[in-house]
Amino acid sequence: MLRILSFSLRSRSQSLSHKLSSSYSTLKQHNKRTEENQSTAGSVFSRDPSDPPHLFVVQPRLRPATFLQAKLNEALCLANSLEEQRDGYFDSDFFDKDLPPHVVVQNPSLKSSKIRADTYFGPGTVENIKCHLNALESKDEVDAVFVNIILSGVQQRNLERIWGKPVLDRVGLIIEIFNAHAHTKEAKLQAELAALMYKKSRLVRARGLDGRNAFGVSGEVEVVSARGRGSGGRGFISGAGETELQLQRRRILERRNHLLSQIEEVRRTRAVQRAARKKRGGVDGRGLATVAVVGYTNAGKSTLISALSDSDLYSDARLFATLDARLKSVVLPSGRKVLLSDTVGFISDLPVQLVEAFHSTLEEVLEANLLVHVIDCTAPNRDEHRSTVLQVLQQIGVSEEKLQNMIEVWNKIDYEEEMGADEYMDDDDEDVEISGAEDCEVASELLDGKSVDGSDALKPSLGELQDTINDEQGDYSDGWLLSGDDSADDYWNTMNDQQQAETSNDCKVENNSEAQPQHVPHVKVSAVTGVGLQQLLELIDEKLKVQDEQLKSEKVVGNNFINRKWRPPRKEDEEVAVEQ
Ligand SMILES: Nc1nc2c(ncn2[C@@H]2O[C@H](COP(=O)(O)OP(=O)(O)OP(=O)(O)O)[C@@H](O)[C@H]2O)c(=O)[nH]1
Ligand SMILES: [Mg+2]
Repeated sequence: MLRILSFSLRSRSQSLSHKLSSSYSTLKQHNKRTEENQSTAGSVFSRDPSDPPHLFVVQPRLRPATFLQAKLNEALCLANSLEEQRDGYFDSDFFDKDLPPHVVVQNPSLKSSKIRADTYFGPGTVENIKCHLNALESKDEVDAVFVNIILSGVQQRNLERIWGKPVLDRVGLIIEIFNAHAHTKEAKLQAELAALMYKKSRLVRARGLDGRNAFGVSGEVEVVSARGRGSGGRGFISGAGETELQLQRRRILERRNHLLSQIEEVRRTRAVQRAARKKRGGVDGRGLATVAVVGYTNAGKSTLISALSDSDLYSDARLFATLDARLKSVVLPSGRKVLLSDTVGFISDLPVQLVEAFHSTLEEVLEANLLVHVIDCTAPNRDEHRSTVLQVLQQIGVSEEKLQNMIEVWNKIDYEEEMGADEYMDDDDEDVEISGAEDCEVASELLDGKSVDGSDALKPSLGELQDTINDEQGDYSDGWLLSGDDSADDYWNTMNDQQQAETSNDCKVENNSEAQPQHVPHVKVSAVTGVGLQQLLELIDEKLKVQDEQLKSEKVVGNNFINRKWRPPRKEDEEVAVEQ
């Protein structure tokens, strides 16, 4: 198991090729935010590409350990993906980056009754995190805290007050990443719309320290704008003005309407282009077929399309490297030319605001003749990735027929080959601990010598993390809070069972009477080495051919139906009917 995890990390670190300088040397204050970046994308961070925001990652504990490992990996990659581009490229190489400081804490959702409405975590966990932040504060190393769960607006605001830092939950961070990575007009519009909708859902009013209604990160007293005042009438009718909350809502709605109208324009242009493509491109009057390549973020979609079409789409180990739909043409083995469409990757708990905002991009998926679902076979939780993608596809309205016809591709097979397939597929429940972080001194004092683990004010590089995985480590959670409850295991086992049940419906299963049903890909490929690509092209060819034949036969049936024209019953017919 240790080997599997270290391999998984290594695979990721290898895949992130390039160079990055970023050494967390210069650290910014979160209050660098300006009016400008607030109004353009709702970001609380500096947009300086050479100085990306530094996040402290809080990962609630999960079971089994492999699942925790996968979620923590993802959280760390998300935190390191928040980086502004310069001319469509990042200043730094992703895997040269240090791991963000992080801690694994007690997960109150394992016992739903323990989730606190005000702070999500219990007071001990909140204090533990604060102590880690204090330790980092002396080094001025943290711009914001990323909590890898979904928080309510009130929880977020309260945690911000206690920790004295901006807090991003999973949805907030993903939206920040989209805003940072968007560089085409369309992507920028969509990302800003998502950010606005998220911001609107976060507008909360809280009580200030003096007991008065307060608003804003620092809890400033509610402001009243002049709007609504003196708008006619007398007494009450004249209006008491607009509260800060109402003012913010109104501004958001105004901006939203403006963005929606611009997005609608882009959408119309896309529809016209699509229609023209369909008419023009194909042979035998068939029109040019489009094959949409979909999948979890970082699965290798862009790399695969580049390899198939001999082009050079931007690919990167940062999550959400691609935000716009791109089309590349490829000639299939039969000589037929088709378009491959690259699009935005999915992720579990994909913010609904994003799905809605990115509808015009996702329309390429809806309109495609065929879907190719790319799965990173090195991901320990690839089944979860798989079901997430299926869920999003259903959510955006892809037909059941299209889902059934979808080609499932396992990518990055070069890792699997390197390691040995059997070993790789092995997935047991053995506990695996990652960094044996040094105890937070402050916490140890506060908690009277009880051990505090999780990591750490240290920031090992990904390579170092891989080494530490291989070491024997102590408990990885903030164990003094963890009651070692078995229900946690049961909870996640049930979750896993549910996920399996959900996903097994749609997938191709191996009919092995003894073994559990397993997902079997249609084809295994390596976008990097080129293994399996020819087979994939043949499969696409074959599926499109079958579709064409189906369409043809449907047309024939349709034509027959139309040819059988209605005519008024003749007299002879009526007589025959009466005699019978
Ligand atoms: N070793 C190996 N690495 C791969 C393979 N395919 C992709 N990668 C790497 O995986 C990382 C992600 O690849 P992308 O093509 O950007 O993935 P994507 O699915 O387009 O990701 P998003 O656009 O972020 O959704 C990159 O660092 C690639 O070099 C593969 O077959 N083998
Ligand atoms: Mg991509």
